[in-house]
Amino acid sequence: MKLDPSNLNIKKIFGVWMLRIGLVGCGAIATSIVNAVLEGIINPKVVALYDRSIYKAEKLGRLVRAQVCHSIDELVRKDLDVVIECASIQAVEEVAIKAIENRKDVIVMSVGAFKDLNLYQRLYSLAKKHNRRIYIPSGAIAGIDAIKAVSLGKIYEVTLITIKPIEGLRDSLEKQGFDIDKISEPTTVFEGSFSEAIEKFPQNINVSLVLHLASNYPTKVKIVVDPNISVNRHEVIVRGSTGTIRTTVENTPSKENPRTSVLAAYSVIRLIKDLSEPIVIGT
Ligand SMILES: NC(=O)C1=CN([C@@H]2O[C@H](COP(=O)(O)OP(=O)(O)OC[C@H]3O[C@@H](n4cnc5c(N)ncnc54)[C@H](O)[C@@H]3O)[C@@H](O)[C@H]2O)C=CC1
Ligand SMILES: O=C([O-])CC(=O)C(=O)O
Repeated sequence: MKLDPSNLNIKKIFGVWMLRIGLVGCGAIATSIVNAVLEGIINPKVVALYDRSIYKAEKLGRLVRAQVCHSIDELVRKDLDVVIECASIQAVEEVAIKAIENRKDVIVMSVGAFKDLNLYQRLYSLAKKHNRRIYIPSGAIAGIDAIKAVSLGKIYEVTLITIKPIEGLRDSLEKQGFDIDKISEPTTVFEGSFSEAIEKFPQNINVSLVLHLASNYPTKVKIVVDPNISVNRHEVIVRGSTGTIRTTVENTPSKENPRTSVLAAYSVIRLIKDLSEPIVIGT
């Protein structure tokens, strides 16, 4: 049987089938997406981008000859298949609602926004009503495929233990009044629920929401700052009726933003690739 690309989520541009994407937020993750396009790892057309810093949007836009927008409203009206939010928790509601109402799918990176379960429910209903999809990539952790499967059975425990270098947590620790100069050994700086974790570390622990949404179980979080490591380490432990899952990643931090792991950017790059593939591997 011949594959008909028009059945996939892509359109023909200059005779080639391409997914048309728009980026909101032009920081570390957006830069990795653009680099992946330039390197030929993925082949969507970056049609438009927006950042509250026009300088950042123009700098990234030049590389892929994308249209630089001056607002989210302007971006969602462009000829796009998918809007990718890679900005901040505060941006998610506006980006997702406006994108869906303009008949675009959405990829959300600032998953911490879904600590507000009302927002999650409202976006779920809106996407259903407009026959659109909201994608939440696995981000900087491993095992989400298996955890989604296990969640159909019974789950007894979901725990995330995150260990980051000082630079990976600096902003949040300073805001909470930690004396960073005095931290000379691994120090637990948080233990509690996923919702408290994202409240206190809004730019550092979006993965706890990914884990919570995938498992549908109240996720426990421990955050450790370790001045002697150079990786962002995330250990996931899930105990359920099918057995136990343990995954550990030791991620290289992004050069542009030490809070963010390179793997988080690769997970959305992989998702963009999968959206144009006739066969998708993994749950
Ligand atoms: N799901 C996951 O596993 C992960 C999620 N993240 C989250 O993904 C998002 C993007 O991460 P990075 O690219 O590393 O961040 P970044 O800080 O390098 O870049 C974010 C960009 O978005 C812009 N921005 C922020 N709020 C905005 C708004 N309301 N409207 C327009 N532009 C806005 C900023 O000016 C900045 O240029 C962050 O929210 C981050 O916390 C990061 C790592 C892992
Ligand atoms: O990239 C990471 O290691 C995790 C992260 O920042 C987040 O979940 O917000």
